[in-house]
Amino acid sequence: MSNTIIQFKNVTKQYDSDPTVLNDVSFEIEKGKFYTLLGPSGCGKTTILRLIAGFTEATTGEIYFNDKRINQVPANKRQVNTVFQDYALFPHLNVFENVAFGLRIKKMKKTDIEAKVKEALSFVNLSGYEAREIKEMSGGQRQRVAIARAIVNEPEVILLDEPLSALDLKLRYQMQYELRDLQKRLGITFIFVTHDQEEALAMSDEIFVINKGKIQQSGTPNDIYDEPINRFVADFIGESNIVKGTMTRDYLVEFVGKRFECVDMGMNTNEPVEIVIRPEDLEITSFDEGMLQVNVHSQLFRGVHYEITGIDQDGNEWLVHSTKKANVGDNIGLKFAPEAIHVMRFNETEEDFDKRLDSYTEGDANEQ
Ligand SMILES: Nc1ncnc2c1ncn2[C@@H]1O[C@H](COP(=O)(O)OP(=O)(O)OP(=O)(O)O)[C@@H](O)[C@H]1O
Repeated sequence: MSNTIIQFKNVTKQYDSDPTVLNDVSFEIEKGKFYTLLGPSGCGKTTILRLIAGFTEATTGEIYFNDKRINQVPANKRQVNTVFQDYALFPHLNVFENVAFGLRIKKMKKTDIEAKVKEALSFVNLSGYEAREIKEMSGGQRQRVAIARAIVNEPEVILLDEPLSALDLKLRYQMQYELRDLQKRLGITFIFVTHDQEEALAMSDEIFVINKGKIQQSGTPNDIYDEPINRFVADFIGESNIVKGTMTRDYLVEFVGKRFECVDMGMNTNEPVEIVIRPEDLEITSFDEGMLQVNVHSQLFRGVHYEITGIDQDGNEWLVHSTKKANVGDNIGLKFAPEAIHVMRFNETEEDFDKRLDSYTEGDANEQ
């Protein structure tokens, strides 16, 4: 049996006010994993959730749930529950009744409702809070009530639309752990929306990075961090140094007037490229030993490391995370390993990136 639970095939969504909210989006969601839709405000994340939940219809394209086309299936007939940003709890009902609400609508037997609500509240560590009013609950507790209300219906998929954004930072971290742990214990699919890249990296099995109504890249947090396919992804995920360069020949790339060994993934000779080097991959050394030379522009102490910026001879700014100190105004050298240089094509799409890698690895196999 297929492990795919949700599939989007060439889905487009248009509004009169916004003609390309989603532009030909295709993806597959597998059962039992934690997915994150990550992207800046207005990129179309919530629209994808609303299409899955059945709160809005696709303009074109197909949406499948367990291999059945569900474009016209109403929201209440879908095996999906949503946890909203503001939790959408009923303020006049207590915790028990908030969680029981959906089951009462389904006209479930009273004893079954009691058992299920108890179980759901225990899952989110709220046993004993049944009689509390919503206004007597803290932000984190309200969040857990909202989750209990979603899981009590035993949906196959839970959609979470920026559910942690109302919480302060400490509670937010705690809830990240709790949500991740809950998803593992329940074993059901979570689709989580955020614009916070750290949150996405910490929580997800798979991330879809979205911009301007298109999925820019999908993959595990490691894949996306280590192999961003274009400038948008490299910039949006983590901190990056991005400069322009040219592939001079296989495994050699030129930038800031010098040639460096790099890991080549099927680029053409003389092809203009963009280079990404993460700040933690740059090491401070003496001016003469440096592979690049920069003049130190600023330095901030960040507890675990110093955050240093330096300007090279071409005027590019380099961000360095280093346990070593530098002094503003000093000329210093920077060192890095060939594997730290990540070479990207200009504006490459995920489809073209995959094709390039396929033909490159096939080429490798033919040479052996
Ligand atoms: N009902 C609607 N009518 C018209 N335009 C809409 C409607 N809903 C969303 N849009 C537009 O669609 C675009 C994408 O919205 P969406 O809510 O999916 O973005 P988002 O990535 O979730 O953003 P945010 O992080 O700010 O919630 C926006 O430009 C928005 O103005």
